Amino acid sequence: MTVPAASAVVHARAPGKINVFLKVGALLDDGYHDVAIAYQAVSLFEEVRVRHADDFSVSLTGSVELGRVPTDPSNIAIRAARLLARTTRYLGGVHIDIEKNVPVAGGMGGGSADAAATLIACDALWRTDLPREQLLALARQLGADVPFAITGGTAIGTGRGDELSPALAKGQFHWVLAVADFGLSTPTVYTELDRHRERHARDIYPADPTPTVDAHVLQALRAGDPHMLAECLHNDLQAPALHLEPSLAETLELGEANGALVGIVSGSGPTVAFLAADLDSALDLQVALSAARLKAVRATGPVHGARLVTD
Ligand SMILES: C[C@](O)(CO)[C@H](O)COP(=O)(O)OP(=O)(O)OC[C@H]1O[C@@H](n2ccc(N)nc2=O)[C@H](O)[C@@H]1O
Ligand SMILES: Nc1ncnc2c1ncn2[C@@H]1O[C@H](COP(=O)(O)OP(=O)(O)OP(=O)(O)O)[C@@H](O)[C@H]1O
Repeated sequence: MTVPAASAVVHARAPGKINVFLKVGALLDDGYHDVAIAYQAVSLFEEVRVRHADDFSVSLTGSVELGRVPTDPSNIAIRAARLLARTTRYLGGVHIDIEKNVPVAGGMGGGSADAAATLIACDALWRTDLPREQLLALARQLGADVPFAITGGTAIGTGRGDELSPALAKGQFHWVLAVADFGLSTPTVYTELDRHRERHARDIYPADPTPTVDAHVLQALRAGDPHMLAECLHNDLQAPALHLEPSLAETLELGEANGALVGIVSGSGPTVAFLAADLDSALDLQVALSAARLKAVRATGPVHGARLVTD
């Protein structure tokens, strides 16, 4: 590998994700829930460029609302860079420039993609060359969705969602994303689910003791068949997200009335992901949602995980 010059910029790109299946099991002692997830990486990418600096800093641009993203050391990209520096005993700093295209606090893993791209980019800039397994271990320390942002494609996540195994997928799925102009906090949505379960004596939303991904989902992904997948999309966090933000029900209805095979809240929301039969239906749906003054973005999946880009 060529040695990056002192003035070098290293560019890495990482994708957002949709949870095509998400079952939430028991609340564990560490505050996390046991989950079973089918992840699909989709073609909304975070572009991260890093260059040598004495300290750690971040700057932001992008196509999404940036107001809710911190630029202080709590930014997950800075946390990722610091973690890598600590682990490898690298003594310098880095400036991280992030072009954000994944909705913020939207349930699509935008911050996780920033963390994944930053790990890969700094590892190249600093020539620390960590083995992939070690990068994945650092990713796991940063957040449950971060390892998947590194691997990308289609994968099953268990445990906290960070124990990954690849899943076979054929073809390309077409999605239209209805992006809300507000965010939802992931822990708040999980807590709302716990409250739901307590309130309803666990009979309406019982916590599965050993959550697993439905075999029909794996079959639909393997077949590359959107009609089959539409039958089995599932998200246990959808009900609590709708409870916290009832307006999402109208968004779901609007998409389904305008040709979507089905709509689902992505992860902890509030982005609603509509699965379309093909590109033409996706374009029609995007027009219909835009006419209703919703921000509608098209994406396809699966796509690759975090990787370096040659500019
Ligand atoms: C909703 C999903 O995006 C689906 O992929 C993930 O489960 C959340 O992943 P994430 O945002 O990377 O989550 P983290 O940053 O690790 O955790 C944020 C908080 O979400 C809750 N959390 C997260 C993952 C999990 N399996 N159980 C949880 O209860 C916990 O309260 C945790 O403190
Ligand atoms: N680089 C970052 N990009 C976005 N948010 C960040 C970042 N660093 C820290 N944050 C904080 O994390 C919160 C969640 O951001 P993010 O966009 O990753 O949410 P999300 O997509 O809902 O996450 P997930 O789907 O992984 O649960 C934001 O509200 C913000 O306060």
